[in-house]
Amino acid sequence: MKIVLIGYRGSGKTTIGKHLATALNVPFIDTDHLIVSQAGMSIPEIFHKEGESGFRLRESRALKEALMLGRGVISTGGGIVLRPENRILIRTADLVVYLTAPVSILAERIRGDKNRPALTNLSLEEEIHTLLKERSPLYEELADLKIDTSTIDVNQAVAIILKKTQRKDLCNEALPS
Ligand SMILES: Nc1ncnc2c1ncn2[C@@H]1O[C@H](COP(=O)(O)OP(=O)(O)O)[C@@H](O)[C@H]1O
Ligand SMILES: O=C(O)C1=C[C@@H](OP(=O)(O)O)[C@@H](O)[C@H](O)C1
Ligand SMILES: [Mg+2]
Repeated sequence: MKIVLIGYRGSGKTTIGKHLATALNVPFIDTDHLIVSQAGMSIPEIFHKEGESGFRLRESRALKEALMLGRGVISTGGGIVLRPENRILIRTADLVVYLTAPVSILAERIRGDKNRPALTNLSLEEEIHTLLKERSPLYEELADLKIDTSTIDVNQAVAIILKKTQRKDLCNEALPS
């Protein structure tokens, strides 16, 4: 059973993914964490030294590796859907959960976070608005389940995902992973 969480920066992929994996008692992998540990550099350092393209290359490798795991919860970075090869890989998961929130809430959650380098020269709200125009259709096309995390807390989001996994019978240990 593999669950992949997608969505914009600050939508809650890392936070909810961790709680979900604990609830399901399965491994948790965050592609950003994997990239940082493999590179021995922080995300801003990778962006600085290798550019966004260098980061995206590392991200595709990390996703491939994460999906090789028999089962688990995989939280991704917000830009993972940009590469077609990543979208093909994400489709191999048993369940793809798309986390959303309004632009103002996303901005509030990520403002001032030094670990999330700017992706454009725009103001934060403008950046989110602009990038979502490109990314939203990609998130939508992959999603089996879409959850707005601005109106519920982490535990409620986890409960919704758990319910969906039960409906899909993904937690049946008798099934091959
Ligand atoms: N309902 C919620 N679900 C998830 N995160 C929330 C929620 N409400 C507030 N937050 C906060 O929003 C931030 C989400 O950040 P993070 O999990 O890193 O998102 P992502 O990995 O999608 O960028 C965290 O600081 C988290 O505590
Ligand atoms: O949206 C993006 O392009 C990015 C999102 C980040 O992950 P989160 O979505 O977990 O913040 C991280 O992968 C990197 O800073 C680039
Ligand atoms: Mg994250």
